[in-house]
Amino acid sequence: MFIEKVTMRQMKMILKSPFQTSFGTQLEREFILTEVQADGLTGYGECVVSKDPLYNEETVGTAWHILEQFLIPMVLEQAEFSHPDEAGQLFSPIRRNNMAKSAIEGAIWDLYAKQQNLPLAKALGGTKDKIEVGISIGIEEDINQLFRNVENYIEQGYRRFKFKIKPGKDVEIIRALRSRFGDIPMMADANSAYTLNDMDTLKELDYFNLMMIEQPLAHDDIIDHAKLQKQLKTPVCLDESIHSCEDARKAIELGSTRIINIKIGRVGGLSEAKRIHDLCREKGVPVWCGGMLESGIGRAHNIAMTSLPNFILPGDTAASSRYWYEDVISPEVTVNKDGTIDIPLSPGIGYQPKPELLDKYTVKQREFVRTNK
Ligand SMILES: O=C(O)CCC(=O)C1=CC=C[C@@H](O)[C@@H]1C(=O)O
Ligand SMILES: [Mg+2]
Repeated sequence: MFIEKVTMRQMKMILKSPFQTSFGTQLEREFILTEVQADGLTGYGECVVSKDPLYNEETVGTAWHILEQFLIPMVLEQAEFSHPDEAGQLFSPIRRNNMAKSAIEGAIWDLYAKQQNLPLAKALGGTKDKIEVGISIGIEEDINQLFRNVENYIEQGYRRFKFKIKPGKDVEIIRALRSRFGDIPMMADANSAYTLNDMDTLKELDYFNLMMIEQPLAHDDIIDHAKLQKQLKTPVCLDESIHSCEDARKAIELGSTRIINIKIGRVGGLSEAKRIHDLCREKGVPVWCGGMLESGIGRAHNIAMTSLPNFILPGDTAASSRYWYEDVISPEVTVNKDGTIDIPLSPGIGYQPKPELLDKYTVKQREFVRTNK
């Protein structure tokens, strides 16, 4: 396929409620949506950056620059793509900037699946017709508000409950949740808020039968996580430390992790995410799909990826209504009462972007067309 046109939109959407993690509180999402066109079809992608470089080094500003100055020109100068894997190969000389890369690569995957008349899940090699989902619950100052949130999500059928923790809001919170809700499937995400000096606290968490402790130590570490994992029975799950299949291979070899949270944007796109999935399957390491408070476009890509067989743990792909008063897709993503999401059967991402809402939440946009035929 010759990509004929690329459109980039900087988006701004207000969250229904603040989302607090160990590194800050988000009240709104600023991110980028992409569209790639060829042969009368359009593929859609999402760049899951934030306004601030707190989760990783990328921001809306850096991604817009990398897309505008490098990635989109490369795609429009590129001869024919025969498979979306070639996008990652084309971008490989560009260092890092994975979220920017994944925004275009994901749109090319969607376009390719539409050209093959396949659901994106099937084009990726997915084997499921529905996926089990969990929910990520931000830090709440008021424990009773946290309890009300959990009751609400249990009622909605979610299969797993992820709680953000940070020093001072960890053991007592998890203890209170366990005594209130019993043995519901629970995990904690620290977003790198601890060091090996916090070993006593982390060992206390070991007594609550958590499914995993996600990214307890530094965002760029796999050495200290290996030392920590030797001290804990609770599996360590890595998120921020894993940017590629090579990172995953090294972390597994070192014993730094027993579970990996795969985020398409963090690893540079669906092709690399699939390689990490396949490696983990070969090594007996379960994976799940993390979230970045995506709009429905990114949510749709997460759903498709989670259809791959080694996504055996519920991920963070909640319903559109978890974060949005109105999502930019039709239908919105909904979760069945049994905590599952049905994999769409229509070609591509399986959800139709809503042009009037795309325009409503667009802060700025730019179009790029191929000049060399
Ligand atoms: O998208 C979701 O619902 C999950 C959001 C979530 O838990 C996270 C998003 C971005 C950074 C972190 O705060 C956290 C994570 O690390 O998984
Ligand atoms: Mg995380």
